[in-house]
Amino acid sequence: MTTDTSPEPTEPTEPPEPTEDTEPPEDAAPHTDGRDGRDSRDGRDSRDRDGLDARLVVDRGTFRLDLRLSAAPGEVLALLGPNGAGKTTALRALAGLTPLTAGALRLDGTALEEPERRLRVPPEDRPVGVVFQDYLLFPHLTALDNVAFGPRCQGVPKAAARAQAADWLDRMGLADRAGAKPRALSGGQAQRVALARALATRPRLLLLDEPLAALDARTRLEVRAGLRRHLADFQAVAVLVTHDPLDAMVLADRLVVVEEGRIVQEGAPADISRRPRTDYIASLVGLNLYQGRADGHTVRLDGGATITITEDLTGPVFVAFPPAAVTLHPDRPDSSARNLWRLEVAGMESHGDQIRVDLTGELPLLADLTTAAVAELALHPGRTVWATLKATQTHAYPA
Ligand SMILES: Nc1ncnc2c1ncn2[C@@H]1O[C@H](COP(=O)(O)OP(=O)(O)OP(=O)(O)O)[C@@H](O)[C@H]1O
Repeated sequence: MTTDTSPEPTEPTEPPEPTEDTEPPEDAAPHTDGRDGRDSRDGRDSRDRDGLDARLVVDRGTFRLDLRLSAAPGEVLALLGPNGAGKTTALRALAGLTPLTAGALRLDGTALEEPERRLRVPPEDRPVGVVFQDYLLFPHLTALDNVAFGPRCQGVPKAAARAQAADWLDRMGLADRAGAKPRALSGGQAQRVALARALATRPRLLLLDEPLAALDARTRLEVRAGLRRHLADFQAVAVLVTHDPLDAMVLADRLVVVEEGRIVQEGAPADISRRPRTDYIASLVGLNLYQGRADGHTVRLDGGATITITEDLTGPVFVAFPPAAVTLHPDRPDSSARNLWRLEVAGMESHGDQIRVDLTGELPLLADLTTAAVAELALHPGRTVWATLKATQTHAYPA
């Protein structure tokens, strides 16, 4: 997701430009929570279910986002996708920072936006909390006042807002940092203050934009675990946007994979990693993925290669297998393996403590080898090798 979270000029602004005396107006409108606020009279329909129910259509030049998103209260969705897929646009549309071109956005049965009816609740009146990638804390306010800002904007008197903020900081394990200004906070602490600030408004929809991207690897591990706990306690819908499959798998109940503005796959993390349906997802979860036609235990790919599988299937299928399941041989092996292909090394790169070898030929594939195996095989780009794969290492499923 891009770091540009600034709204277009025509749109209402998210946290106001910090100034020395940033302070919400005393007469700030009370927040409507979508159940008993003024929105509920014109938007609520008893047939509607709680949670998020949206079709987000946004045109930006030649790009069109068109996603259907729904989630029950307590559910955490992760929007995952390559650069330019439309994740930021979707998050901004949910926050009300980018208007919908068409579709509808409903939260707990209340319509927040419906272009066809010219209905659009401004962002500041939506029960939505946002944690931005770079947190956007007010630099001149203490952690406590940053968190108290939201309740103050909702009309909570100063002392009560500060008491609520202190309570949130306490829950985040930051009671002793309440008086610190953002520049004195570590990355992990700033992330927790930003989360507390979003939660302090008691949102019915929590949006998190690459919540861990600004952190170094070690802090990330710690903060990821903390965030997971807070999201598990959160009773409303949370939507996070990330590039990082690990963040998505750890934090979300359901992944929504977006490519070119559309959902290409959604489901529980385990299902998606077991049954990827696009090359992007397969590479994300580290699998070789092919599409072909099955006839019993044989799958014939479009390019002519065949793969032997253990499942008994008929018709269009996907076949996936991990790079670590591939064995390479310098010469044609005297092997009983049905899956045997003559391939050429196209490239190699480190992958954790293994070397990932990119092979082209009859069945282009990735193979993970130890450094010792790469040395023993004297692998180098252009080298011809034979690859074997046991049928039991493949996983085939209907396309
Ligand atoms: N203000 C804009 N005007 C026109 N097109 C835009 C604008 N902002 C984004 N786009 C286009 O919309 C598409 C989706 O962009 P978006 O930032 O939502 O993707 P993303 O999935 O968040 O990508 P990344 O992970 O790189 O941030 C891209 O093709 C982008 O070029």
